[in-house]
Amino acid sequence: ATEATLGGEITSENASADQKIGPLAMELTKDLTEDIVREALVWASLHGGVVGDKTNGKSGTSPGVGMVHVPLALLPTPFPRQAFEQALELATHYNTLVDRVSQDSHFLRECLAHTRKADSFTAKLMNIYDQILAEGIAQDIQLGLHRSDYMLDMATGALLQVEMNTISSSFAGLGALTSQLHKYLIGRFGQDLGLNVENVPENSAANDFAEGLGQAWLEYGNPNAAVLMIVHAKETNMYDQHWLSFKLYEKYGAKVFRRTFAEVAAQAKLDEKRTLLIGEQPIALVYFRSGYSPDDYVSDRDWDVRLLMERSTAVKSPSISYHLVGAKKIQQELTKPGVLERFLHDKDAIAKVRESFAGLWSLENDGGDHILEEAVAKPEGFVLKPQREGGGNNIYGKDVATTIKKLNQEELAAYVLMQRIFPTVHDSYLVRDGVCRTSKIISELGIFGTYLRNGEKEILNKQAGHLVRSKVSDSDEGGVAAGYGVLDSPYLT
Ligand SMILES: Nc1ncnc2c1ncn2[C@@H]1O[C@H](COP(=O)(O)OP(=O)(O)O)[C@@H](O)[C@H]1O
Ligand SMILES: N[C@H](CCC(=O)N[C@@H](CS)C(=O)NCCC(=O)O)C(=O)O
Ligand SMILES: [Mg+2]
Repeated sequence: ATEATLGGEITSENASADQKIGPLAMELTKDLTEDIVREALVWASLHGGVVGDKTNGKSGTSPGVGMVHVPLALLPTPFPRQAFEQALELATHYNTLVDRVSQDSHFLRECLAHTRKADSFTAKLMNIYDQILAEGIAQDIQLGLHRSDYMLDMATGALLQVEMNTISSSFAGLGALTSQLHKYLIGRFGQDLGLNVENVPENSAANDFAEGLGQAWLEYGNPNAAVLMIVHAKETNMYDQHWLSFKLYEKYGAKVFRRTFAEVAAQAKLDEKRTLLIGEQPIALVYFRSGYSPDDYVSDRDWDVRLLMERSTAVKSPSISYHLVGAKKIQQELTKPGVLERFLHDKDAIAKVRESFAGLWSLENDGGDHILEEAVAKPEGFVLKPQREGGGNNIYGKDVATTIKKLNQEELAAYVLMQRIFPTVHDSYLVRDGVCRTSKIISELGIFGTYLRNGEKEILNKQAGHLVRSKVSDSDEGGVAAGYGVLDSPYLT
């Protein structure tokens, strides 16, 4: 985003008495804005609303060194109550859908057959999947810690799913904190702002993700076993992860070991019962906060250790099958007529899930719907997506047309074409590195879901809190970590 779109800094010159903070349409003076920003930053610092400060070389490795407050929207962003409740209601249906699809190897192989030929990352994941199925999975406890992301399409008012994350779903920790922060600010400045605290919904995401981890650890049944969190060597978002580890220990007494793929490769082995051992420490549960991007696998050694962990009796969150279900190709295949009916049986649930689908198309054998021609003619109405997670990978605008024209038939199998969603633009104040700027933003609502099943026994299937990420409205790709997005919360209207 250019400086211009981030709006000017609030200074004595440019702020005027009738400065409107658009989103909640109330009057804000410069003095009041400064008071709110100060309280926000103090509260965030006192309550662990922090991320690594990239200007400090040690921030990604040493806890307690080089922290800065989490990039924030100063106040919550308006969101229609009906759409919010619709998103909440979808959570258990999407949890069930992921679990059912994960058990249908025929469907997964059929959908990813061409993609694995065109995309080496998908191919490597599928190779692990094939080996695990051939050998017989060692652990039938499945833990899903998902986040289903939505945007509200301004033109139609439709709540449309952007994607389903089944691996490394971030910000359960910091998202819950942002709701608490906004409630604090409205409680303190409510009168001046003309806002009500109860319009900012309670947010249980951190507690609910800790519950999912804790229940899976209990279900594994060995109190001496630990939880292994797979992390990046340098991690800007480590405190979001630590929130979960701390709550897990506080509520269940389970200890978390943080290791990179390289460290696991050096320290891990399986005993004769395929128990995963880190040194002599048995592991009950592997929780991935890395491994979702090809960049996370520096060499085949990392792929070997992914397979080793997958073969073990430790619960994996996600298992390789849950990981595959989160592929954008699967998201696109699920929108085909009659496919949902293979996995969900409740007519109402099917209708509600189908209603949340944005337009999604395969690029292969143009199914006669001439969608490729339309995408080349009107590229700004589409997003072209490779099979990648972690942000920064999508193709927008004219590049959609040029890419479609450049790729051959097989290469096109590595992408999906998606309807571009245009949410309402709101005015907001974004606070980053202590500086508050007015900005025009669009927001994305994430609903967390926790799902735990042991064989035939379904133990947890919950809507597990929420997250709002807002970004400057003219930036294609958001991403808090990427430096465009901020953490926000919904103000139900
Ligand atoms: N259909 C879409 N319409 C508008 N923006 C989109 C759409 N799909 C993705 N985006 C934007 O791109 C970002 C990343 O896309 P996403 O599918 O979530 O990929 P990733 O798995 O890398 O997060 C989203 O957070 C959103 O800001
Ligand atoms: N640093 C890693 C980041 C892990 C990660 O990128 N997760 C994806 C889903 S795969 C995601 O949830 N993206 C939304 C966060 C954003 O907007 O920046 C972590 O926190 O463990
Ligand atoms: Mg995403």
